[in-house]
Amino acid sequence: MESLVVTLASCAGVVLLLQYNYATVPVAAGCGVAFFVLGTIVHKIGRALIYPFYFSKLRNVPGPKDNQFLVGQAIRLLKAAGPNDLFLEWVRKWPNAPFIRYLSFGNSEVLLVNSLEAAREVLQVYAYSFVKPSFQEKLVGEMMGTGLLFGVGEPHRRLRRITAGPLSKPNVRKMLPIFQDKAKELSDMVDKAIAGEDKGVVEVESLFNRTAFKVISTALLGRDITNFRSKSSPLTFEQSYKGILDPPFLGKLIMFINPVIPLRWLPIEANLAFIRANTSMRTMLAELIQERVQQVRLQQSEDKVKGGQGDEKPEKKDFLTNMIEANLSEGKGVSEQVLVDTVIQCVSAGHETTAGTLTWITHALTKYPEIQKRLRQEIVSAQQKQPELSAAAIDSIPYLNNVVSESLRVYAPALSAPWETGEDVVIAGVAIPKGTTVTTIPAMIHHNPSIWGADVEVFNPDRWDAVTGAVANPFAIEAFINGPRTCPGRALALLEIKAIVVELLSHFHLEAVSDADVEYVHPALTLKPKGGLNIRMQRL
Ligand code: HEM
Repeated sequence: MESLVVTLASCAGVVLLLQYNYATVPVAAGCGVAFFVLGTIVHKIGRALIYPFYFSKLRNVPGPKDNQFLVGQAIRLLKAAGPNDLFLEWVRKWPNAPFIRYLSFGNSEVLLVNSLEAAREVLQVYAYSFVKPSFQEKLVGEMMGTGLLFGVGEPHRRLRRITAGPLSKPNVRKMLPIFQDKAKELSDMVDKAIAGEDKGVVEVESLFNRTAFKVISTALLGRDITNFRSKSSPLTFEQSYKGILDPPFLGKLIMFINPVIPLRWLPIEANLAFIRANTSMRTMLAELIQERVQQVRLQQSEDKVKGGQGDEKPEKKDFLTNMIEANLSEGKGVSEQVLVDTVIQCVSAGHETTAGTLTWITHALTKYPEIQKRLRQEIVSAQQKQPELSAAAIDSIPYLNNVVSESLRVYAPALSAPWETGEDVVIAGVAIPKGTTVTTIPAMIHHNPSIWGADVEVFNPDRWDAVTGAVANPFAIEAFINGPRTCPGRALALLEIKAIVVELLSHFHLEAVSDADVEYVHPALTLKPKGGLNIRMQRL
């Protein structure tokens, strides 16, 4: 809007110069360009140095005022010891404000969701008044397309309908054998790691990452395709994935600069490697999808011929097949491209977060050995009743549920969910103009003493036995975010995590290797311990 005003004012200046014969056409055109450049500079300076302090409707929202020149709190946030440190300092200062406002780069305003009412309105009531911030869309969209993460309005609702059934609790429970198989492979990896080390010290974060990657690709695509390579793809699934999302240093640098200054056109190896990996991943998934669509169509026509009296085979379909069936029955379904984006997004969103949760549970179990002992006892007593635990039996171990919930509260793996208002909205009494960044930081809700009480910082799984008052509000826990954009992989992640904890605690004793406080990787997208997590493991 402001750029349009500058452009119109520059054009008006040119017209006036010509109308009153103050300048020839080339001179007037030159003046027009000069007006535009000057106007843009004045506008940018005003926007950064005057607007947030004197005119913004949000200027009275509580928040830190000790801003640094032109960067507000951005550098302080980046330099803090951990990703949540400064946010939690602000929560302790303004525990009851619906929003906390801070200034970021260029003094751009950011509102942080800080109360249950604000969380409900941002994430539920006005969820579709928000869009993803354009920087994030350009950064991540290049790798993962639009799909669920960036879809808005009806296309997003349709894709949620298509993925809801395949990721529902009943379907996820059918995936338990995959989780258990991969958990056993994890135990084998631990055995190898212990054998290689004199003191049995194992770095578990990388093992959890590898396991979670195998679980999610197998659950989504029907087989462990870590080393799969389709007819036309030169790279394996894992190589393609890493080439896109975890490239070497130069690739990462280009990834972050490209949304601001386009660099992908440069014919250098980092870009060529990205393009190779991206093309390979997309071709591979497109081929798998085409193959699967044909199988589904064939199956459906065979069922029709048999008049629905086909063999009652036990259903054990993977996510992709279920998603394709749901898409075909949608009438106006989504394109093959959107299905490819969705699979990539689920692989990406579904393994680091799950591996992170497993890492933090392990950390808590080594920090509090009495919690580990009690959890093992409950698991063993469940196994005495049912040696091969079913999904329902795993879900019914109360202390296991409590430990997982408490870990997600204290160590929420997804650090933030940033959104931008797509229109003017009034939320929790605050008038928020279009284009404002509104971010939910799960840790801010989870560590707010006015919601969780004075012992908010204590890791106490028993608190989940008596969930009353503010804590009973669904918006008191935001590890998966609530509302129409809640994590669709929640049921899958929870059962996978519990199955892996059951396997590990049934076979290993876990012990901390140091009493030192854990340090965090920062900046990062998910909560991770710096240098991974080393623990001592011993076969029981
Ligand atoms: C403990 C594990 C997990 C945690 C903590 C977690 C957390 C989250 C959070 C906080 C969001 C909201 C992000 C935002 O709005 O910016 C989200 C969205 C999403 N998650 Fe998960 N997630 C987990 C596991 C999974 C799994 C296993 C899958 C795949 C099956 C998955 C797929 C997705 C997708 C596709 C979205 C985007 C949904 C949308 O915008 O409609 N996640 N997750």
